[in-house]
Amino acid sequence: MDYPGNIFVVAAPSGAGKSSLVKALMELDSAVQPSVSHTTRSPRGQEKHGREYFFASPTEFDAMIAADGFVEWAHVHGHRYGTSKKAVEDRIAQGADVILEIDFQGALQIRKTFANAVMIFILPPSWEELRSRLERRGEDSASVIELRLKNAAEEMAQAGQFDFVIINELFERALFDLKAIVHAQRLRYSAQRRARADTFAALNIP
Ligand SMILES: Nc1ncnc2c1ncn2[C@@H]1O[C@H](COP(=O)(O)OP(=O)(O)OP(=O)(O)O)[C@@H](O)[C@H]1O
Ligand SMILES: Nc1nc2c(ncn2[C@@H]2O[C@H](COP(=O)(O)O)[C@@H](O)[C@H]2O)c(=O)[nH]1
Repeated sequence: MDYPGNIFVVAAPSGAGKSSLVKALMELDSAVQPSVSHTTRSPRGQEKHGREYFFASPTEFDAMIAADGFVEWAHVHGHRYGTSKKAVEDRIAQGADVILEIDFQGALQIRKTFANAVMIFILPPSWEELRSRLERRGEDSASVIELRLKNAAEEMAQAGQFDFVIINELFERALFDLKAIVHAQRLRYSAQRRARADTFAALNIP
């Protein structure tokens, strides 16, 4: 199905900086809307229900799966996370650009459903820096940080399946790259629409 809005999928190992980059992008570009995921993990720090996540019990999450309410979902770092089908489809149907911050398993599910989704993978500049960002963020226990670093190796091995890879070393540079990808997709999309309109006009199709 061809929708008027774009889907941008941003995946990365935990701590690489995807939430920071996506937040900064949205501050600069109000046409990009976030997708708020559901998760069975508990809120941390200042997180608010409906802002960072919809925090769901395992039973509520099961009910959403049973109702076919997710466009993708996955087990990540010992919890479940998923993207609401309705929230994404309604918005792209209305012409909005939606950005999803999800793990690689979910990203690959999105690509199966939305072949035109733009897939972006964020890498940290080094293992040492990834560890130190998780530690500096100060929101996870030492054991959670170890689990996330352990999972990062498998996650980073998937980067080749994505359309774009951004190395988030200098934040402003990585943000520039992300903005450029979003801009390029919009240009490509409007060129495709123009070409289709020209073909329809040439063939006299209303
Ligand atoms: N380029 C950068 N240089 C230094 N620190 C950074 C950079 N980008 C992000 N950070 C910091 O690294 C930490 C992790 O970033 P962030 O929370 O955005 O990661 P994430 O990939 O969204 O992680 P998660 O998947 O666990 O939500 C934050 O404290 C953030 O401020
Ligand atoms: N497949 C999905 N993965 C998701 C979704 N939302 C977040 N995530 C991934 O979870 C990790 C951990 O997030 P945290 O908030 O606990 O640090 C994150 O790195 C994402 O990759 C989702 O809807 N689907």
